[in-house]
Amino acid sequence: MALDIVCMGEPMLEFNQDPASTDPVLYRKGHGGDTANSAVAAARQGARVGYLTALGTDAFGDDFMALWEREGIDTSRVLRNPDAHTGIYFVTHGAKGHEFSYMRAGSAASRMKPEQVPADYVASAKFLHISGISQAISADACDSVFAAIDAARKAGTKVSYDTNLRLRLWPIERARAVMNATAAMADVLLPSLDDATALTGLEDADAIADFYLKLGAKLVAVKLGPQGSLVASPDWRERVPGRTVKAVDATGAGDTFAGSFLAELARGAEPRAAARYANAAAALSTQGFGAVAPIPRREAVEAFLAS
Ligand SMILES: O=C(O)C(=O)C[C@H](O)[C@H](O)CO
Repeated sequence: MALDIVCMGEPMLEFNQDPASTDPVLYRKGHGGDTANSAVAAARQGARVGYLTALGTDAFGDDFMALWEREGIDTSRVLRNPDAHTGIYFVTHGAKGHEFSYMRAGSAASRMKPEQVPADYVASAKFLHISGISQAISADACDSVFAAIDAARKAGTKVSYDTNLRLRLWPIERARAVMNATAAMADVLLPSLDDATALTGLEDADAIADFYLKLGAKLVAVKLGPQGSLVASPDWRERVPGRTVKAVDATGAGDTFAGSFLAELARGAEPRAAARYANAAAALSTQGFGAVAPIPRREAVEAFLAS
């Protein structure tokens, strides 16, 4: 099957604190993992999506396979490793927003090796979508991402890269070196303002776009949270305002932006129109708890845009 987007990285079962619960504190089971969230977001906008990863042969891995089947995401190249577990994380909500606690070291995804990356599968898609988290979880995972990028570039598959900097996974110096090398090869670069500031030392979205365009990225969409996004190419740029909603949980909003933006580009949308659409999808995704459950479908995004 010809795919629009192949996403690659680590899916993680999510346990998201219900802020209304006190004694006992309750956690809702959901699904997370940045590129896995983007895969669902793209599929819910109608894109043909495949996912590349390794899962454990545990119940959490089965849970992801069932989710992807429900979402129409191709799993034909997902590996199952009987000697490793599927990652999980907890989200707690406090005064400073949400916080992640990971249980992922040694996970099946982190043990994926570059020789296990199916170049033909990557070549069959319009876009390969990877992230800083896909690279940060282990040296093998990082090498696997570079193998996938290599396969994409050889085949003319466009490389989409979300920085998703997680400083608990790697030190800033290593993150900066790997991410800048990757950003230079990106056809579509999707940093959040906070990530880009940590990675470049720059605070201004225009200066950040200039930095990455100079590095070699072809199209940069700086994610500005509720303020929307700045989309820039070497020839033009535009600040695309966000839509205001009553947000309860921003987990996965940036991933929803990424998946929706790519789904729109894959349909042939012009990047500024794609950003307008993706801003709306990301805003809607903050109205519910968890990364995947509140990701809207195309009908809801279009109705919101028309409202
Ligand atoms: O933080 C991570 O590694 C995750 O992938 C968990 C979340 O789903 C993700 O951060 C949301 O963007």
